[in-house]
Amino acid sequence: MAQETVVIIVGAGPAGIATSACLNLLSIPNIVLEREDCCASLWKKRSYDRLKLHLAKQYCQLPNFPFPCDEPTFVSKNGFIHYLDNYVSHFNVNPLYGRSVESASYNEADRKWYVVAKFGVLNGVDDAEEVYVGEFLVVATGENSEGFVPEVDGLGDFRGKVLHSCQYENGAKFSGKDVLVVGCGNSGMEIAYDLSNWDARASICARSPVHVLTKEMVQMGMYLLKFFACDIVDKTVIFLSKLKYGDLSQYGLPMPKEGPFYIKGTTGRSPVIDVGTIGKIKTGQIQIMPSITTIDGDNIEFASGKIKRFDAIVFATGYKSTIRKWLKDDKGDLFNEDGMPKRKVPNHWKGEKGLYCVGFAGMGLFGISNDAQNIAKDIKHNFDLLQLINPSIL
Ligand SMILES: Cc1cc2nc3c(=O)[nH]c(=O)nc-3n(C[C@H](O)[C@H](O)[C@H](O)COP(=O)(O)OP(=O)(O)OC[C@H]3O[C@@H](n4cnc5c(N)ncnc54)[C@H](O)[C@@H]3O)c2cc1C
Ligand SMILES: NC(=O)C1=CN([C@@H]2O[C@H](COP(=O)(O)OP(=O)(O)OC[C@H]3O[C@@H](n4cnc5c(N)ncnc54)[C@H](OP(=O)(O)O)[C@@H]3O)[C@@H](O)[C@H]2O)C=CC1
Ligand SMILES: O=C(O)C(=O)Cc1c[nH]c2ccccc12
Repeated sequence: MAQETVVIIVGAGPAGIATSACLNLLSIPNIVLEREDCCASLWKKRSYDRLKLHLAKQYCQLPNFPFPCDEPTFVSKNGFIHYLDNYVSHFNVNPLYGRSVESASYNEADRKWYVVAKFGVLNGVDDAEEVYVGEFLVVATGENSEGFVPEVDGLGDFRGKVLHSCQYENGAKFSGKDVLVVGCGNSGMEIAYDLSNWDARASICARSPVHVLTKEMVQMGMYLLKFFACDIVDKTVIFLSKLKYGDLSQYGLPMPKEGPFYIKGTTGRSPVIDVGTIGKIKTGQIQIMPSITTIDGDNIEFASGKIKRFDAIVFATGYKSTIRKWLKDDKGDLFNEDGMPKRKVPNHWKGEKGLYCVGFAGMGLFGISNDAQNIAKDIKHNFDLLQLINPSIL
């Protein structure tokens, strides 16, 4: 038997629960389907212990629910998890857990979305399926749905431990070991710092230029963007970054040509927000390496020709969207082959036939909050029209 509702939301991360909360406030029936046994699984199960929000709390709150005044400006991982748990109770968001969505297709005959979810996963019955039917489908599975590990020659035969950054908790297991962190985004830079604090010898493999800022510079930049053009703000924070860190290209970390806020706005790539890694790079406690060419046993060869032995590799090489695996009828071509929106912000969140996506603007929690409110408003408008045509609709 299929379960009928008006809106089906796939994913109970911040994006899914924010959208459900906004719909609840408008009294629009909705169901949230989540593959894990909890909401915000990225934060509860797939992020390292020392994680803190990089942006000040006013940029990380979900709609209609400010952080308490006594919460510090930069909220800890546990503080954020607590906030999200309060959010779901406050807005009566009740995700259906253990529902891994396998397919979603649009039926032209009744103009509804049919979503199939496996639901026995948590009970060890992995072939049980349920069907959910609704007028609207909101994709909230996130930009970070699955860890991305690149193909590297010889990786399959590497003798040491290999993990993705979403499996890294802390450096306790790596004390006294040589660990290579691949990727110099925010995860890679912070994990290398953490490893070093746990007495591991960490190296970072950096293949592209990066902007390095402090969280205060980013906070100031976010504020200035309200009054000044992006290039002025970029020039200001680059000036401050150079003043604080000097020229990092001598350590293997050159700066990109475009500014940090321009890059964030056009590609979604965040600047690195330094948590102390740069200090350790300057003192030689953390080494920067170029790209890997091959792995042979436990020896890793780099583009510079240098060969070094490692006990473990942490791939902090980012994430990929998994929408393409299950979304069958993207009629208006909302998503590209990588499962990311085709249209540029701010027109990225709405597709055809009642299809929406929340949390794909490359703007973190701030973008999620905007998307969720826009989507709920748009669904309300369309739902009111549907009710005029068919008053017996749910
Ligand atoms: C380590 C890390 C730190 C970050 N820190 C910040 C920060 O400080 N500030 C900021 O603004 N942004 C930050 N971000 C960006 C981050 O993407 C958002 O903060 C946020 O968690 C994204 O929310 P989301 O709901 O879109 O996706 P997610 O949190 O990934 O939630 C998606 C949910 O969908 C579920 N799901 C996926 N596929 C299926 C399926 N087929 N069926 C059912 N359920 C499914 C997943 O289990 C998951 O629970 C960070 C990201 C990472 C990786
Ligand atoms: N406290 C916080 O708020 C934190 C926030 N985050 C956020 O989470 C999101 C994900 O961050 P993160 O996990 O760092 O992922 P990112 O996608 O931001 O970074 C991935 C890194 O891996 C590199 N990379 C990818 N493939 C290869 C390869 N084959 N060889 C070498 N390097 C490679 C990329 O280089 P290239 O640029 O060349 O592709 C890039 O440096 C970001 O938005 C980030 O800001 C993450 C951690 C903490
Ligand atoms: O941490 C992230 O990945 C974010 O997307 C948060 C974010 C939104 N806008 C920004 C501008 C500069 C740095 C981080 C962010």
